[in-house]
Amino acid sequence: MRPDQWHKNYPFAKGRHQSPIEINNKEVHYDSSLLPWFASYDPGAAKTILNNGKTCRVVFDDSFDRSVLRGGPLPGVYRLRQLHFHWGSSDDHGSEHVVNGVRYAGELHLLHWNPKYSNYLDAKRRTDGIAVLAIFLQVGETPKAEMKRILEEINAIKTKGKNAPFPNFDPSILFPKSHDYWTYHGSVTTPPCEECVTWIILREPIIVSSDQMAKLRSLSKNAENEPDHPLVDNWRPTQPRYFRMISYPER
Ligand SMILES: NS(=O)(=O)N=C1NCCCN1
Ligand SMILES: [Zn+2]
Repeated sequence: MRPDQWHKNYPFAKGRHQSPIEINNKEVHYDSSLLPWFASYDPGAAKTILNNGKTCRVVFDDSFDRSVLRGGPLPGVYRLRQLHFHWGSSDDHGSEHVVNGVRYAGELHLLHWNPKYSNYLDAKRRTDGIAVLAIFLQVGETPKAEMKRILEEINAIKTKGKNAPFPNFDPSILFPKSHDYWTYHGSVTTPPCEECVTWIILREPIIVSSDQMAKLRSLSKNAENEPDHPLVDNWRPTQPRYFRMISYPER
């Protein structure tokens, strides 16, 4: 279903705290109370990589505070549950958030949930339930070596429903040098679009190669016994910001 039709089945999609949004330098606010954020991830928590027909996802053991994100705008620790990507049909677009009119080739989301709630689904019903750390993918000549591990697995999960073991992986190796970020309150960018997300968006992109983006585009939306439709353009267009503030800490 087209994103502008989602609200017919998912009323949240027409809310006033939807994601993604445009981040424009003239509209962001310095907030001196914002702290640095910290990720403490256990490589042993990584479990599997899968193609769910919508994205390439790596899932982690979130049965206890094993891999957590804290600090930044967050009131406490949030448990890492999964990471996934959004990308385009060509290198000139694919990210969900747009920065000063710039669309990146893709966007990596590390999704965490607030363990003060009994489980992930309960957390998705709460405004402080989810924290997503977003990292832009920019195409360049010197790709980040650490992306290789994920992209090497793509061949094993070509079609929808396929998954493969993905042990011993610490996603913080994907982080860019700078931890500078913007933060705002919004939603998950796929239906039902619950407004439960504290977004932490890194200002510095990570560099991937055009071949690596092509690798992501080689995934199929469909199962192996169905026609091969390339899994591309799995990004939601930007949504109205309304009266939300986008803040950033001391730099
Ligand atoms: N792109 S997003 O905001 O992370 N959206 C998600 N929807 C449901 C599964 C987890 N993530
Ligand atoms: Zn996402």
